[in-house]
Amino acid sequence: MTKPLVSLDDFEQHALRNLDRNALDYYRSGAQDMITLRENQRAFDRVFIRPRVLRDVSTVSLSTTILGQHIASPICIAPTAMQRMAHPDGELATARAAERRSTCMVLSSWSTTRIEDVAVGSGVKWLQLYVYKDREATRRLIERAQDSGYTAIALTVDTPFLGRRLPDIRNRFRLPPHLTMANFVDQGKAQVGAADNASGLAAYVASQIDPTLNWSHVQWVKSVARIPVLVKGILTAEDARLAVDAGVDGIIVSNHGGRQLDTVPATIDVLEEVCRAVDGRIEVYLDGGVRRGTDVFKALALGARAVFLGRPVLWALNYNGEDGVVEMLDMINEELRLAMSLAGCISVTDITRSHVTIPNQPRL
Ligand SMILES: Cc1cc2nc3c(=O)[nH]c(=O)nc-3n(C[C@H](O)[C@H](O)[C@H](O)COP(=O)(O)O)c2cc1C
Ligand SMILES: CCCCCCC(=O)C(=O)O
Repeated sequence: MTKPLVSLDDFEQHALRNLDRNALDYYRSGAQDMITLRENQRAFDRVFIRPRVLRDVSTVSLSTTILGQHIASPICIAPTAMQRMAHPDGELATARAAERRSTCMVLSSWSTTRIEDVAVGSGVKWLQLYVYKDREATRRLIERAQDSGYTAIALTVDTPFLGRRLPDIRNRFRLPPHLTMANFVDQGKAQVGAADNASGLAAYVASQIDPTLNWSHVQWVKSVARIPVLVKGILTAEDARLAVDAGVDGIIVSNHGGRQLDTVPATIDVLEEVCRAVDGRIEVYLDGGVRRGTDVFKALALGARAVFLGRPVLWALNYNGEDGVVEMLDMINEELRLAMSLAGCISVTDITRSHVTIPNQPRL
C-alpha cells in the first residue's frame, strides 16, 4: 500500500525520484552556495507563534482579497517558468487547480503554454513580466495578458542577469526540444538550447533580457498597462519606498526563491522592514520558503496580505497534474486553518503582529 502524502515535503520527495536531472536540478537549485535558498525555510523556524486561547474557533475563514479581488485563501501560486517539464499539462493544469481552489495564479512570461491558452475559466490570474531588450515584444506580452483577462502585471525586478546556478551550468540546461517558451513562438525567441560550457538559460537571458532595468522601466510598464502593476523582488525599505513613490499597486517581497543573489536575507526576515516602509499605502505579499500553514500564519502576522508558493506547485504538478496541485493546496490550506484555530484567529484579519515573537531579535 502506498503511504499517503502528509506534507509539502512529501511532494518534493516524489519529484526527487521521478524527474529527470535537467528539470529537477533547474527547479530545485538556488544560486551559488544556495545559502539564501536554505535560509528562506530556516528563517520561518526562528519565528514563534503567540497563541490566544478561549476564543471560539468553531468557524474559521481563510478568505481575503488581493488588489480588490476575492480569493478563498491567502495562499497563491508564484510564477515558475517551464511547467510542462514537470507534467505534460503544465501551466494549464496549474491554472485549473488554482481556479478549483479560488486562488490567484501568476503565470510566468516564460511559460510553456501560451498566455491565451492559460486564460481559462474565471480564476484570478496575473502575468509575471520580464523586460526584453525588444521593447515591442514586452509591450505585446502586456497587451495579450490584459486582452485575455489577466488582472495585474507582476514585474520581476531582481533579474537583470540570471543568478549563477551551478547545477544548470554542469547540466548545460536546455528546454527539451518538444517544448517552447510558448509566448514567443512567433518572435523567434522560443527556444532555450544547450550552450557551450554554460546554462542555456543564462545564455538566453544574456542575449534577450534588458540589463539596463531601472525605475524608468517601471514607469514604462505602467504607461502601457491598463491593469495594476506590482514589483516582484523587493527586499529593502529603501526600494519599498521608491516603489510606493513610483506608484505601483503592490510589492512582492521575494528573493526569487534563492535563485538570484546568494546570501541575501530570507524573505520572512525582511518582510516587517518592507511593511513598515510601505505603511499600508499598497499591498505587500511574500514568497520564498513557504512550506507550512504556520509559515503562512507568520507571514500574515508580519504584514503580508498573501503568500505565493513556487517549487511546491512544480512538485505537486509532477506528482499528479491538476489533481496534485489541488491536493497540495488543500494540504497547506488545512494546515493554515488549524494554525489559525489553535492560535485563536477566526479570520485572516485577526492575525496580528502580537501573534508572533522572534526571540533575540530587537523589535524594529
Ligand atoms: C523553477 C523556478 C522557476 C521560476 N521562474 C520564475 C519566473 O519565470 N519568473 C519569476 O518572476 N520568478 C520565477 N521564479 C521565482 C518564483 O516566482 C518565486 O519567487 C520562488 O520560487 C518562491 O520560492 P519557493 O520556490 O521557495 O516557494 C521561479 C522559481 C523556480 C523555482
Ligand atoms: C530574465 C531571467 C529569466 C529567468 C527565467 C526563469 C526564472 O525566473 C528562474 O528562476 O529560472
